[in-house]
Amino acid sequence: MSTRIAFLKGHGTENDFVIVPDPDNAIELSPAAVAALCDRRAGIGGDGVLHVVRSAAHPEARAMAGEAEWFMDYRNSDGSVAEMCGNGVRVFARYLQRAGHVTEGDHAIATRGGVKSVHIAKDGDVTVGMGSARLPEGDVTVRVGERRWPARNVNMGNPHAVAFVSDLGHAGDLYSAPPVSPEGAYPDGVNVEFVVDRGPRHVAMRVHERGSGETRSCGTGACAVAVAAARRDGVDPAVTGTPATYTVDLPGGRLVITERPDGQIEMTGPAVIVAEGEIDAEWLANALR
Ligand SMILES: N[C@@H](CCC[C@H](N)C(=O)O)C(=O)O
Repeated sequence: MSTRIAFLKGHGTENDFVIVPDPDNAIELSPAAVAALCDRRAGIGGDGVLHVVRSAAHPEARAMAGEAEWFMDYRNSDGSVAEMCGNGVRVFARYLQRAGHVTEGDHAIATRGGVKSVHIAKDGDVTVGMGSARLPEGDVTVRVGERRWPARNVNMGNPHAVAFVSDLGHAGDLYSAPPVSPEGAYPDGVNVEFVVDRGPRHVAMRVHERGSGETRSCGTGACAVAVAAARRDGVDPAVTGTPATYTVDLPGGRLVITERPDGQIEMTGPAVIVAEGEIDAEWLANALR
């Protein structure tokens, strides 16, 4: 690892990230290094790391290099790898803009969940083409203490279990992952969303993220929630031929989700860079001992 490692800190609706620009994929970001960077007391602090690499320089993204110059190598704060991060893609786009790699307008970003389109608007918000949701068959149940709820299994590239509850407080402290049954329904783990209604096509949610714990926001989670809420409400754009827009409030802010008749989902929200600096390589080396 080189002795000087640049980083930035950013967030999207308070889902916060350590951004590590590394165009040539020269930095070996082990799971332990990611966990050390994301540590909120001993490190920089974040829900995850956005490792910014040219697609051509990363073995997992090389095949997408013709479509998208940059690859979002996303990691959860425990060091695990995830397919997609919706808030992360917006913040990633904001970083590319700030670094002068892109300007306002339309761009493509490679992720483990495929190439995502982003639109950086003049007003500052970023819209992401999140692809379509898969709704695997089969009932799942989410449990917190003595309470249990049936949940909708929604896959946004990454797995989600969406439970409609009467009170977000019923989710408890979310210090640990709420058990989801049947056991084995999510062999790679799951993000769990708790949802209440706020009004017509308007919901609020909390989330426990796989690999990061409770976060202030989850973009893929908000999309999963919007689709689950729409189906619960009997709304399916593929049937009506009309786009459906849901407003999703999270502890860290608001995301607006639109599902189109062709199944494509768009998510719009803010993306903010808050700081820029240099990681002390000696500290990182010690943290890994
Ligand atoms: N916060 C993200 C989702 C990050 C990945 C997730 N924890 C997983 O492991 O699937 C978002 O904004 O989508």
